[in-house]
Amino acid sequence: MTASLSSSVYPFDGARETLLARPIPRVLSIAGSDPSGGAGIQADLKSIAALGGYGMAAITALTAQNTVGVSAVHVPPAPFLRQQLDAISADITLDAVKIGMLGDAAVIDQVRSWLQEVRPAVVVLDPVMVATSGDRLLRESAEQALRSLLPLAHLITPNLPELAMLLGEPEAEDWAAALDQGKRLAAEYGNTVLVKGGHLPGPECPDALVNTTGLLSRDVIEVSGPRIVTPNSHGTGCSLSSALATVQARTGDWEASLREVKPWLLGALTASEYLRVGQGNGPVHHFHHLRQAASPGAFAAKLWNAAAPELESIYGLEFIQQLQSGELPERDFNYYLAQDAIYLNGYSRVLARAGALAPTEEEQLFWARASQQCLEVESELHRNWLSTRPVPTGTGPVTKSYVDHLLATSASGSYAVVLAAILPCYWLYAEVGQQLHGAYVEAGAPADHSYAEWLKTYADPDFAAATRKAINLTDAAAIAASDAEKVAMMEAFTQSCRYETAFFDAPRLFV
Ligand SMILES: Nc1ncnc2c1ncn2[C@@H]1O[C@H](COP(=O)(O)OP(=O)(O)O)[C@@H](O)[C@H]1O
Ligand SMILES: Cc1ncc(COP(=O)(O)OP(=O)(O)O)c(N)n1
Repeated sequence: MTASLSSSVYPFDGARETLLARPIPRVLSIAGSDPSGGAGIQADLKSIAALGGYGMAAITALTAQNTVGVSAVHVPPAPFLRQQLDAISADITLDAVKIGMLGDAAVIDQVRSWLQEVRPAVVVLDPVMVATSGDRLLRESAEQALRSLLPLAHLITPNLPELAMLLGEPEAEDWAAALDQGKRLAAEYGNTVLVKGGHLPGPECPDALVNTTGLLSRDVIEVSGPRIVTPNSHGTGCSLSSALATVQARTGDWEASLREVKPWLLGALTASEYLRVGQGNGPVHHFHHLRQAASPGAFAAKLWNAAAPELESIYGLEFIQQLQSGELPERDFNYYLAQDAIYLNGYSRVLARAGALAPTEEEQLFWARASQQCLEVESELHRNWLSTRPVPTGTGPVTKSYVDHLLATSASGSYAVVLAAILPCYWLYAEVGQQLHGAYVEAGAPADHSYAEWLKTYADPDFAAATRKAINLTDAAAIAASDAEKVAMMEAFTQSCRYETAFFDAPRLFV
């Protein structure tokens, strides 16, 4: 009893797998290749992956095309396509199949006989005939053969010229006429038709699922959407049909699938401007929803925005202005140095903790070295700066709070959160140091400046390089972090930024 239970609860277990929803549907695209990557199998594979599926591709035809047009089409021998299809279906259970460009009647015949044998659970047919550029992707002589494929599809996704051609009628000129044609095509072949509004003018761009056999909750399910003003719509039909096949394999519900896919496609059209691919009708951005998370530097930029007001406050502090002009009372400077030495000791422990949590040996080494260098700077402070000055002993309240915050974060936070807490000490210090050193050099590096020796320490290129590395490591950790972790990172970072300001202001308050 125990043994059979434990084997049957595993979701991908043998015979039970067809009864359970597929979390990662296995989706085959039978389509032509677009080497520019915006349409055809390239768009299909991206769309399938973007919607969470595992994509496969059997290539029907090779096109030479870009965003401007199609310059050549090569259709390999149709029996070889059959070999591709047989190789896949002999080994892999297909949760959905999407069919796109077929090229000619011989290819269509092979696909039809394979479909009749394999009977995939979900078949979406995009009856590709002519590209938006006006170039033919299906021989005119193959149009009748294409009609013979329609009864084998569960969903047909023609654009308006294709819908008209399949019915042998003129193209619909408005949405009502398009829906009417969709109903007649669905009734003729007993399946569901997706009527698409892409080829009509106006501010709205609706799509509608049409089925007159009672398969849907209503004969026509319209999903509205705005028309995105963009020159980039290359491959929208391919992307939509393969995305629908993928989501349908997961949900088993056409309406739910269209409601999930339509906003994704709108996002892909909207974000297409970031791609800058080609000079004509460019591709859509299939992975727009991953853009923020995966884009290197994006989280660091957010952190920087959060730090900006704090940096402003630091530059406004009397301590910083007097340090820059050389008018800072010596007792304030001494207090600052003494607190810095205490702080560095605590900070070194937190850096060591980052090393302990680091996911790679390289990062471990970076933080371990940083921890050691921190102790070296601390002893340098004692040896060269503090030994000859009357300095107050004891930990000041700001130093105590800042170190407590860092230690608490390092005790309970993840690697990413610890890095976010550590970063302001690098980043703000490096920025302030650069500003102070720059102003000192601009003033002609006066040798009689009371803090000339100290200001020169700010020009250390190794510290600047270490700061850049710390920023990059924090940014990379954010890319891998969960949403909750990112929130915790931002909190830890902004808290440390506040302490950086308070640290520079502490001599004014506590001396
Ligand atoms: N400018 C646009 N704004 C919003 N959606 C669009 C736009 N152009 C096309 N679509 C959508 O892209 C999909 C493909 O539509 P369509 O252009 O009609 O087909 P095809 O790409 O096969 O010619 C549909 O979901 C349609 O609503
Ligand atoms: C190889 C290949 N297949 C299909 C198309 C047509 O793409 P589609 O998404 O229908 O629309 P447009 O890109 O023509 O707007 C293609 N161009 N190439």
